[in-house]
Amino acid sequence: MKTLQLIARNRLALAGGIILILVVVLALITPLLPLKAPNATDPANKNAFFGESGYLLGSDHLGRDILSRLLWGTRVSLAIGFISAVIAAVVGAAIGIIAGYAGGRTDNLLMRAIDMIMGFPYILLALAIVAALGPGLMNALIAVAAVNVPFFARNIRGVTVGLAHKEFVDAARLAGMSHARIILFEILPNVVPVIVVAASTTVGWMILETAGLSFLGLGSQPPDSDLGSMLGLAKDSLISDPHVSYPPGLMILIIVMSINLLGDGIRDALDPRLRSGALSRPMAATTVERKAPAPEPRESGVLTLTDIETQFHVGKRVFKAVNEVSLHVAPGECLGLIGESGSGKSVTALSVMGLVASPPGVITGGSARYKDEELIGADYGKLRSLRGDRVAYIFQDPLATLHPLYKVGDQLIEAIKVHHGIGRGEARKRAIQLLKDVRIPNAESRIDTYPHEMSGGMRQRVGIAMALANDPDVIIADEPTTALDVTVQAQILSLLSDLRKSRGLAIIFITHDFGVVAQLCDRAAVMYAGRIVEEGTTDQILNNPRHPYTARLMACVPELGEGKRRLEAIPGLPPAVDKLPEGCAFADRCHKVQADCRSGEIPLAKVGNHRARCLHPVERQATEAAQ
Ligand SMILES: Nc1ncnc2c1ncn2[C@@H]1O[C@H](COP(=O)(O)OP(=O)(O)OP(=O)(O)O)[C@@H](O)[C@H]1O
Repeated sequence: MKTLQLIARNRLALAGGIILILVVVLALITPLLPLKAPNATDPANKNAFFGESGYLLGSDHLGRDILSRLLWGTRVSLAIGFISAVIAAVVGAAIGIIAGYAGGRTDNLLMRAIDMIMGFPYILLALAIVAALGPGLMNALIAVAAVNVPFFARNIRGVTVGLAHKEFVDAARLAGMSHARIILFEILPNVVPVIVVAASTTVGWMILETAGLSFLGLGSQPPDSDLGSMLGLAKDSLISDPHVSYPPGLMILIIVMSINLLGDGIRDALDPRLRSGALSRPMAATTVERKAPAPEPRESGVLTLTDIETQFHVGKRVFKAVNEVSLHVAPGECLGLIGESGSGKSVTALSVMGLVASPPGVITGGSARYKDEELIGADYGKLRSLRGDRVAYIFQDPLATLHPLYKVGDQLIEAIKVHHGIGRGEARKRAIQLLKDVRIPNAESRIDTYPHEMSGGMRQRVGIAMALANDPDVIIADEPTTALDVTVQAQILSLLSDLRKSRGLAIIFITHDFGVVAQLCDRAAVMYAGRIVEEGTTDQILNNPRHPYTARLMACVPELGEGKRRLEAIPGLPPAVDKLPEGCAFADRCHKVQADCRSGEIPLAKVGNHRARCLHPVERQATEAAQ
């Protein structure tokens, strides 16, 4: 249903779909229409023009009614096109799945056979098949299906190879499922969308190929005809009576165009990445559509965010991922940004340098200043000169951010050379020093290794070295230690802490781990459903949380030596950011909720010694009262 809605939203696909339905309905009801017999000749009225002698679309060189032949011919062309597409899809997909799943010799054998078929130009191959089998519609169908099998086989094999070693397939093998069951129930459902997409975009092509064979006299045989053979006959009188070729030519154009438009729509609707805009060409910097002028910063720091608002516009839905977020960091300071998954931490961080993919991302308000320079809406040249140079990022998974085919040293050298016009030799020396700074042993030899040759911890150190390459003023670290084990995590944290002190780096550290915040951060901000709900010094947040969300989030964390404490999970889930409720977004999960929590804007206001977005904060504890 959702897929149909998505197709209908695409105007071109909708138009294609409607036209195709009309043509198919017309073809289906052709026997019921009061038409002349398609093969009845009328020698007295040969090549009649449109409307002449009672022939709406004229007559051909034997005086046969073109309208009647057109509709009967359309039936044949559509049927042959669809049937050959189904045969090619089924046979090709079966070969592809078996080759991709079995691998090894079977794969090699099947794919080399497919390669051999692909080695011939397809029309030559189709001609050869028809020549061997003899002319006729059935044989044309077999030929068209056969030449299209390789296209499906190769596509589906590629997808199956990717799936065959996925964890869920391994799990099915471990559960003792037979190969046939794994193929039918684990692999097939995952490749069906690819088969449908491939078929929908090639059906039009197959109709054209069948028409091509008939045009050459190898498909439908007289007196029957399809659109191709109608065109073939019309070509003989192309100079004297060109109008005879218009109806079949136009019908082929209409059918193929409508199928292709619909096919593109089906492909877009079935691919979830296309649906969310992830595969559309992202812009070099996030689109900025401010509703009001950039606000003046209320705090000062080397990086100051004021009322940042970032949304994702997907179709008619608006996902308010980040709302009125204000943050600042001073040189040498570390700010922790904490929150559950999906609370908007990464989108906030990426908004700073215009790195949120557009479409679908749009920054709809706010300001981000690096020193005195406004970054939101800055031209691309300026953003590029600052990205990685003055403001650098460290991401969670270095394997995803390091290029797998280049040595880590080359990637570091490139990062340095992008911003500094120094020679390769000097850049290499600097890269080795950077690797030493991040405590990689044997930096001189490690510089020539590939990312996959390093352990997770080492790779993350390279990620940090990349971020440090140009001696930035600010580092935004997005969960850089989440994928690492605790020992390596501790080493990376102490490394960042040392670098902060020795280089005066300002760090925004995104995490959902309070332990990390305690160890590294001076101040902390807690995010929930795209907003900052509490901010203060690390001590204030950790020892005296005032927002019920922060307090409950901390109650979920086990503490060493506190074995008897009950771990309280927070009931419910955060609200979807495209359907944020009025008032406090945490109200539905909050144990202190009251009627006034559910209406109006709740400001981030001073509560005790720090700030929280709450009308009924948690009681302050003795330590804060004493301060
Ligand atoms: N392309 C997109 N289309 C629609 N919504 C999106 C898109 N990308 C992110 N979002 C939404 O934006 C919100 C914020 O996501 P974000 O990645 O910033 O969360 P996070 O707090 O960093 O989570 P995590 O800890 O899992 O990285 C989420 O609700 C997410 O669903």
